[in-house]
Amino acid sequence: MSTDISEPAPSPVLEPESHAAMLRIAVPNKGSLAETASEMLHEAGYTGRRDPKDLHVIDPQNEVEFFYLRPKDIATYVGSGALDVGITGRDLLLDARMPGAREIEQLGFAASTFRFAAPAGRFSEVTDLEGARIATSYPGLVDAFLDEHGVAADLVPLDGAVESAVELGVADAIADVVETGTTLRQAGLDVFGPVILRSEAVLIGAPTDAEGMETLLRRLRGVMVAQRYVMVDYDLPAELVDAAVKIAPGIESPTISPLRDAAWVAVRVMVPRKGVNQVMDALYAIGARAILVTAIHNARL
Ligand SMILES: Nc1ncnc2c1ncn2[C@@H]1O[C@H](COP(=O)(O)OP(=O)(O)OP(=O)(O)O)[C@@H](O)[C@H]1O
Ligand SMILES: O=P(O)(O)OC[C@H]1O[C@H](OP(=O)(O)OP(=O)(O)O)[C@H](O)[C@@H]1O
Ligand SMILES: [Mg+2]
Repeated sequence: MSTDISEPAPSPVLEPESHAAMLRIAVPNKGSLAETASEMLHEAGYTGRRDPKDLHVIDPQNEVEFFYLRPKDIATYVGSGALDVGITGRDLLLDARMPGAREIEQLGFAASTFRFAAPAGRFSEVTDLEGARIATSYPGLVDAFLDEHGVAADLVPLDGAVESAVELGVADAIADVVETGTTLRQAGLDVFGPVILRSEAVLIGAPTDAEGMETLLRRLRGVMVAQRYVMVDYDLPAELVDAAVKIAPGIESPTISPLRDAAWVAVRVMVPRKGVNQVMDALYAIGARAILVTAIHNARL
């Protein structure tokens, strides 16, 4: 057998001829969104990066390419058409003011509100901010909101830790992400005025869907269904089916199967994970027995 090292053997990996048709997906590389976004893509069957330093990963089996980018930059890449879709925060999408990028789907994690805050008693309405200095790392978002309310204020753009800006004297108020409110409390600030925005992680894309987008969307929806719902099985006297279906109607319609005892049926239904114990109690109370709850690992509805 020849051992000619100048002619490498052809690669056994069958890669598609061109990467041009692959869906190009922007994924947060750091920060609050990164871990859950990558977990969700993994649950959806995609092969992401193994090394946290990787910037670009190709998943030929699923015909997608991942680009790991700063969450703040993702709307710019997608809105300019450089990438097809991305995962980012709604607040970051709106802050980027890119008409070429739109929200496609809510992804159900990283929920927060975007609020004004200041030392107690200094401001109470958005109109009180006329002429004030407002520190924020979301100047596009805040500017649009103030414009909408006819308020002219001076924005002080900062990269992060904006809660310190008032104490340090560079601003009179701040506008920032609030999740638990702990950071504001520790900085001695109170929220005031209207909720500027309710945000969460979202899938964003161009105004018209790229090829392959539908598959990604269906897979991500499947992951969300698996997270939000459980499967409930129970046995029930047949005449009680209508009452039971009122308690747990399922997404489309429960599956009813006959049992050997013709007076009883077996019912299988998807129930929101949150509140499943109340549903079980209510089913038991009307006469359901052998009520079993199992996890759903994945779904296509
Ligand atoms: N404490 C939080 N809870 C929930 N979501 C958050 C929180 N902080 C930021 N987010 C969301 O995460 C996104 C911002 O992520 P990004 O990675 O840019 O900032 P970060 O998590 O503050 O990281 P960094 O350390 O780079 O500032 C926004 O959509 C924001 O709403
Ligand atoms: O309401 P809370 O639960 O306290 O969360 C909100 C805080 O979390 C984020 O800050 P992060 O820790 O990312 O630091 P940063 O401000 O430097 O981005 C955000 O900017 C707020 O400061
Ligand atoms: Mg931050």
